[in-house]
Amino acid sequence: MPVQKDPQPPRSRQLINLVFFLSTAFLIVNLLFPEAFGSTTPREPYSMFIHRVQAHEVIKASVGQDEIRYQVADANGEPGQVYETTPIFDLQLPQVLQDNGVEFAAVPAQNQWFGNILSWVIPPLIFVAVWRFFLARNGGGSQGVLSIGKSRAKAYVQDEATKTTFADVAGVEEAKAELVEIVDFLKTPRRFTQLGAKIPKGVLLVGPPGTGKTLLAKAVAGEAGVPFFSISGSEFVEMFVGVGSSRVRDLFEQAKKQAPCIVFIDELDAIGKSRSSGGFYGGNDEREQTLNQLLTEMDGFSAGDNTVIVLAATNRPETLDPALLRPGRFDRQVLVDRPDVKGREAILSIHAQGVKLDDEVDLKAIATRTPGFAGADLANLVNEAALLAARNNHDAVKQADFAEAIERVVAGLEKKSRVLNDTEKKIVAYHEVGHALVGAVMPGSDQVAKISIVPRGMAALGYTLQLPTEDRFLRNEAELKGQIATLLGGRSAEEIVFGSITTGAANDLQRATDLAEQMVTTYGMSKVLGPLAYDRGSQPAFLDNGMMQNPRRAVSAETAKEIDHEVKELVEAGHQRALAILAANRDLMETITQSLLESEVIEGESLKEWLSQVQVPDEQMLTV
Ligand SMILES: Nc1ncnc2c1ncn2[C@@H]1O[C@H](COP(=O)(O)OP(=O)(O)OP(=O)(O)O)[C@@H](O)[C@H]1O
Ligand SMILES: [Zn+2]
Repeated sequence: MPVQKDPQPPRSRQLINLVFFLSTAFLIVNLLFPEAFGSTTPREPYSMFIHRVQAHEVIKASVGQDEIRYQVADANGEPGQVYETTPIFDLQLPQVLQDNGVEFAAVPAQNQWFGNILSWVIPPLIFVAVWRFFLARNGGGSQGVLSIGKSRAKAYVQDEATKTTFADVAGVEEAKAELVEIVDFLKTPRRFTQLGAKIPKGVLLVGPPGTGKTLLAKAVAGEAGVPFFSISGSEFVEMFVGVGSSRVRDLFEQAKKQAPCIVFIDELDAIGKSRSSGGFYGGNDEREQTLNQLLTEMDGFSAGDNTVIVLAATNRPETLDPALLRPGRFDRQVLVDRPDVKGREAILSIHAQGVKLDDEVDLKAIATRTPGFAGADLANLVNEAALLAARNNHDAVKQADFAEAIERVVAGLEKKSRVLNDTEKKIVAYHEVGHALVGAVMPGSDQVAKISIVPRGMAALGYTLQLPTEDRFLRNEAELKGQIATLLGGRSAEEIVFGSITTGAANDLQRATDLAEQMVTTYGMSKVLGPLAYDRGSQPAFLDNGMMQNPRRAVSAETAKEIDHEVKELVEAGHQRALAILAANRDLMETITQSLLESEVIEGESLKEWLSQVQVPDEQMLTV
């Protein structure tokens, strides 16, 4: 962690000054004009006051226009408690007071008036002060309390930034490889601009929490030797209107002055949520303004000698406003995934550098036992182990300390995401290999690029990099059928290997069924039902413009039955194809699964090589 240096005047001291000044002023005013703040004198009803007067309890009274203060005698007849009451228009009052021996005087109106003014002016002043205080805490006010909305983006001084390099990040080799290019852009922009190439402005780092997105961004700045500004999207969420956008403006102003540099926006989804998902109440205006400002800034700066590259992190790319992903904005996405077993070992050894390890410690064995751990979990693990070693009075961290630490961290993680046991891991491995084998030969399945059994907490992460390409919009019937078979490949593998099936295939089945239903009711691909569009009992949908969607052809009970039958046929046919392909490649499935269980991830050339060996039992299967 680079020590961050705040180049701005110490904001906290100004705040303390402000608070001190205000409380002193408050005290003085309160002493001089107690009534300014609605004093703490107990109040009584007017009737009680008159009652006390008549009972000769009241010694003195000061009668004002809006208030009567009076002192009553205590048990010994000495002057005691003071009370207040609100007067009633009563011309007899002086007479009554006099008759009952009360010493009384009228309060000069001016004094009252001044007090009133103060009691009107002071509270709003205090309110404003408190408001500013919170603003400043939210990160405003870098140059004195009046500059609301200054960015809290921290500038990392150059030589401190360089402390973080790619060597500090492990297990995310592909992400690093893509970011090396960004480092080149920052170091020698000329080389690219001379040739007319446009330097990317925004890169989106997508991945689960704790996988090192922030660390990677810092490493890019460090490798390029440029300043690093960072800000978190969540800071904008509960802000006063207008502050978020002015903060974004200010951030980019600062960044441009220090260009070339990196601006890092963590939790981009907090500001970049899709504007259409705002809900009935129009969502969050402030967030929208902030998002618009961000878009404006990104469109505004031209990539040239003063390159500002914006890196942003999110673990929910699917929620982002599409405007953010357009060319010239975050048009590059880099996946920062949970590390595989080799990556985990590398991360462990980075973090183990800081602790004293016993010679017996086997980091590889620890890596094997920690599937699903993200970089941050592994860093945490090393620290836990060191703490346990200290508690157990070991002079170095032992393997047993790690074993105990793993249990603790896993217990914590299990609450957050799934960690698979060995049996589950085996089932998942066969299941995934099943998808891959069927997908490898089916028309219309996307090329299988990676099989992974590294558990993921977030179900949707897999589709992050699949930005739709033109050719995916149109599929023919054979391709759709191929997709259904591929979706069923996982479940079919489980059937063949274990003879039973698990709940893990539920999502696959849902998708396969949906696809089959669409083929029948929407695409008119069923011979029985013909090229008609059917609508099965769904509620009439309202379009964005408030118009009701054209109702589809209503479906009779009989037709509904036919549709069900057709859908079932399609899915079952896919199921049989998947079973046939897997049965014909039983040995290959075994080999790949064993290798997958060992390495957790198979991709690239070795995957291609394996999948090219898949046998098709009957060529006709591919064209039906
Ligand atoms: N790939 C990695 N290599 C080495 N250390 C890592 C890695 N990933 C995470 N760490 C450790 O975990 C810490 C937290 O990671 P970091 O904040 O970069 O994760 P993140 O992906 O930005 O998480 P979040 O999405 O929660 O912001 C890092 O400071 C580092 O110590
Ligand atoms: Zn599946």
